[in-house]
Amino acid sequence: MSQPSLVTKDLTIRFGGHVAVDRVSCAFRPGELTAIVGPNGAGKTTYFNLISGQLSPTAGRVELLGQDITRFTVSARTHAGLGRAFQLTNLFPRLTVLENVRLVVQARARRGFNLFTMAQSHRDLTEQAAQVLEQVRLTHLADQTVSALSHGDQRKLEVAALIALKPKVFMFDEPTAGMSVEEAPVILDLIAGIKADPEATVLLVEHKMDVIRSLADRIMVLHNGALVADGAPAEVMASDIVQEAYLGKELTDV
Ligand SMILES: Nc1ncnc2c1ncn2[C@@H]1O[C@H](COP(=O)(O)OP(=O)(O)OP(=O)(O)O)[C@@H](O)[C@H]1O
Repeated sequence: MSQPSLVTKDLTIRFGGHVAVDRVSCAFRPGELTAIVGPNGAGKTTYFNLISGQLSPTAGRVELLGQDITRFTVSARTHAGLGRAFQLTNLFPRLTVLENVRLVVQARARRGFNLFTMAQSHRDLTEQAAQVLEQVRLTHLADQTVSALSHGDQRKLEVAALIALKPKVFMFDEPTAGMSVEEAPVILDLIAGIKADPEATVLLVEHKMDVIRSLADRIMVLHNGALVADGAPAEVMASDIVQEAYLGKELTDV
């Protein structure tokens, strides 16, 4: 079995007297897509926020590629190889689709504006950004400003930005939320494409059962902030604790 790329150890956060994430220890490996499920309020998004750095834990730690990143800022975590798709917040609405992706490629390449190489670099970066747009089938919208895109295309662009970032660990929080029946499969195909890379570790918070069935190699279940089940999808979904936690209601069959 490969070395874990991401590890949480006894990760805990309290808000006042409420323990939102309760000593969650888990290891995530390359080539594996883990769906994180649980009833509303179980702590899934809070667990994600602790991993990506939006929140600091009360106790416990987060390790990325063997390095303790518990006290890293969000951007230091991104630089270290953690990529989280956000709902629209990391796109520049007045820039074009291509410009948005090029900015990510540029940030990754960390290229300065050396006068001698600028023209060449610019061409390289644009070329790389165009390749990513082709991958997510957004080439025809390359020159559109982001604010003019449909909701579904903006979500696709977020995935494009994440692919351009080339992280080791990809995090998706309900990636098809608010998307139409026609749009959702495109995003799921893109995630399936990312998952096909044996070096990519993918974490997915998801409620929709069909999405979990089609993508997850493994399911971890949070309930009242604690990890109550973790394993192969069939085994986890059949377990008593999951049946009880959900009362058959929360995972939506669509
Ligand atoms: N900043 C905060 N301050 C106080 N309580 C919070 C804060 N963030 C989350 N919580 C609480 O922590 C618990 C876990 O919330 P969280 O949003 O992580 O659940 P979730 O599993 O993602 O739920 P959902 O499926 O509804 O998105 C909830 O009881 C929530 O009210």
